[in-house]
Amino acid sequence: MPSQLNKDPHNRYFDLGAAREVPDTHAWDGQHELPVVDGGVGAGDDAVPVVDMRDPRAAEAVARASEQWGAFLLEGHGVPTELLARVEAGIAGMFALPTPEKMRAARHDGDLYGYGPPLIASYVSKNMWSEGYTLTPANLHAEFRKIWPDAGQHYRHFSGVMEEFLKEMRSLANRLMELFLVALGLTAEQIAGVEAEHNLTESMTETMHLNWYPKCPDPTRALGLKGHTDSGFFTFVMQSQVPGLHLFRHGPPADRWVEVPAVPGALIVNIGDLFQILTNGRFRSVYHRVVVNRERERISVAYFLIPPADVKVAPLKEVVGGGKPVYRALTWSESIVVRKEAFANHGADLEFGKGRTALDMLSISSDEDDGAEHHRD
Ligand SMILES: O=C(O)CCC(=O)C(=O)O
Ligand SMILES: [Fe+2]
Repeated sequence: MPSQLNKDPHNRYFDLGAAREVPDTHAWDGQHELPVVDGGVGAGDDAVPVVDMRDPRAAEAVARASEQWGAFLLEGHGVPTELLARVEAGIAGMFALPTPEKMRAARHDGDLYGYGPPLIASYVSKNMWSEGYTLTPANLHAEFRKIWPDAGQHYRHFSGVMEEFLKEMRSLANRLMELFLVALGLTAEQIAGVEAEHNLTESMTETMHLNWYPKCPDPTRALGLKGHTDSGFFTFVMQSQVPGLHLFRHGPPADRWVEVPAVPGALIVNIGDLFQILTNGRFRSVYHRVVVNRERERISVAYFLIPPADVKVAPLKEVVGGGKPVYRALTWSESIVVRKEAFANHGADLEFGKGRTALDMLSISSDEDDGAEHHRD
C-alpha cells in the first residue's frame, strides 16, 4: 500500500466509493440550510440562462447572462456530443480503478497536478465527497503514464480521447473569448486592438479538473465541492446527466442555490474572478458548489482558461471608458494568494455573508473606504 495512505491523519484518501456512512471528517453541518431551486426551463427567473452560439443574437444573451448570473448553459458550441460521451466514459473508467493504481499519480502537498482530493481541500478543514485529477495539455501524457505505466491499450485509448477533447475545447475557448468581447460592446477594431495589446486569446493557458462524485449514503451531511468561485477567466463544465452543480443567487426574495439542469450536449460556462476584473465588474464571477446524491455517481470536467501566471490583469480601458477602474491590476499567481486569504477569513462563505470575498479584497473603492493595507505595486 502506498505510504501516503498510511499517513493520512485527515482521512483525505478515505475510500468514498465503498463508504456506508459519512464520517465526521466528511460532515458539513449547516451547509444545507438554504433553499435549492431547480434551474430548468420552467423555472422563470431562476431558469439558468441558455446561450446558443449559432443564434445571431448570441452576444446579447452572453452579456445578459454574464452580468446577471456569471454563468450560462452553452449550446450550438460545435463540440460533438458523441465525443463528450467518450470523454465521460473514459473518466468513469479511470476513477473506477482500484485506489492503489490511482495513487500512483497522487498529488503531494503543494503540487498543482495529479490525482487526489479537490484542490480547494487545502483551504478547508472538512473533506469533500469527491476525487479529482488535475492536468494540463502539456502534462497529460506524463500523468496518465503514472496510472498506466505499461502504456497499454487503456492508456492509448484514454489519452487519444482526451487529446481530441482538448483540441475541440481550445478552439471553442478561442471562439467564446471573441464572443465575450463582442458582448462587452467592443467593435471589431477595438477587439483587434485589445488582442494586439494583451494577446488575451492566444496566451490563455488551460488546466483541467476531472471530477468524480461517488454515490453518498447521506447526501445531506456531505458536499461534493464546497462553494467557491473559479479564479481564472472562464471555465467550461461538462457534467454527466446527473445534476449536482449549484449556482448561488442572492435574494430577494431569498438567498438560494439554483441547480443547473442536465441538458444533453450542453456545456456550462462559469465566469471566473480574473474575468470580473478584466471586465471591470461588468461580468460577475459565479459562486458555485456541488452536491452529491444517493443513487448515482456523477462525473464532470472543469476546463479552465487562465491568463499566464505572471501577467498582470487589469480592467480593459475599452470597458472602463470614461469611468474608473474598480479593481487593481494583479497576476493570477497573486490572485491565488488573495483567494487563500479569503478562504481563511470565511470570504468564500458567500452564502452566510461572512468575511470578504477575494474580489472584495481587490476592489479599489473598498480599499479606500476601509483604509485596509494591501500590497499595491
Ligand atoms: O463538478 C462540477 O459541476 C463543477 C466543478 C467545479 O466547480 C470545479 O472543478 O471548479
Ligand atoms: Fe468551480
